[in-house]
Amino acid sequence: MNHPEAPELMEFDIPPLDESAMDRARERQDQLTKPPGSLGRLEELSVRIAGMAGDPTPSLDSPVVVTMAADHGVVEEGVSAFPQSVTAAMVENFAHDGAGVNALARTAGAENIIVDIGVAGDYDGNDRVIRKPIAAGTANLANGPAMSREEAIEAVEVGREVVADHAPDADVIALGDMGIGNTTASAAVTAAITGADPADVTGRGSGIDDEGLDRKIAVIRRALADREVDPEDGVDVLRAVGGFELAGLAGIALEASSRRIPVVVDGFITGAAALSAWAIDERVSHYLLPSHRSVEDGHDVQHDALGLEPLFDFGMRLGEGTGAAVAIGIYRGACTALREMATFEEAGIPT
Ligand SMILES: O=C(O)c1ccc[n+]([C@@H]2O[C@H](COP(=O)([O-])O)[C@@H](O)[C@H]2O)c1
Ligand SMILES: Cc1cc2nc[nH]c2cc1C
Repeated sequence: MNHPEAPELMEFDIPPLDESAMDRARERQDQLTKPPGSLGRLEELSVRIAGMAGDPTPSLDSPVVVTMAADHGVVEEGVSAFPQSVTAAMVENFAHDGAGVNALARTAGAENIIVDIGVAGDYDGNDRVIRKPIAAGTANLANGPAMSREEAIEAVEVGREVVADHAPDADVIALGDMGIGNTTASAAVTAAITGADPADVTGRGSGIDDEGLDRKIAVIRRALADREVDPEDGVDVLRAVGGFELAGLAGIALEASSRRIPVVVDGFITGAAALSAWAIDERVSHYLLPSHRSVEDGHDVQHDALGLEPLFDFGMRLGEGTGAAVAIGIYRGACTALREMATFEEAGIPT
């Protein structure tokens, strides 16, 4: 669908994977001191990262985890097990390095950037929080669009700016989210883009009971029935049923891809952000790397649509970028093996 009157997003210039870097990486894998293929999936992952980076021996020495936080008007419908005030409280926790993502980003040797793109509550914060709020939470998507098209575009642009201003030298960016109510928006976005039935992509989020889950599915069904949503226009989907952090994270994925920076997807919310980015520019999918398989129903549907296969299934459902932070270590290992292992010739091992 065309939006002749509507404002448009600036285009992203996303290059294809570098085939020659991938060929050279593959050749090197076959010369390293191991039976061919014996590092399993790590080998192909290293080759893929070589293609993204345009470097036959990439290193992941400068990882960044971006955790974007925002609130959701739809919490009025009783779709979360926790109150909205937890979003602001967790931003305060992030700012003081006390959250799961802080611990796991630290473990991965990654910088952890915290962005407020629309938190409704108050927090003190400190220099750690980048404040770029679009508004104090989205509108309630049960009653009308979550945001205007202008706001959706502005939020994607915030993602672009965060990469340009705060992570231009990153060699991998992991996506993370925080926002009470955001699994409702993410399920609605996933259903809108993939065409899946809302019941198949809606889960318990941070822990809602059976009654709440039924309410959540009904809210999403009604929102998608009431609203005209163009599934091929990611900005339109974000406007109708999205969230500010979803839009901002989509902008990060698109901008990182334009700069040949691999993007690690975390759980269900960043999966919805990745799907939105894909519906804005499908070339982003070349630069997406999976992490874990979230407990949340619908993560598989997102992975299938994006052609991703999760690396591990640890029963995680925290969000924040925690699974993606764990995955950084695996991706770094894949690259370090490719880069630093001796070849048969160097080691003098007969073949
Ligand atoms: O990453 C996931 O797959 C995931 C699954 C369930 C819940 N979460 C986190 O829990 C919050 C949203 O849950 P809810 O129930 O309020 O929609 C939000 O802050 C997410 O980061 C995250
Ligand atoms: C405590 C808490 C921490 C979180 N981190 C991400 N989502 C969250 C939801 C809750 C409720």
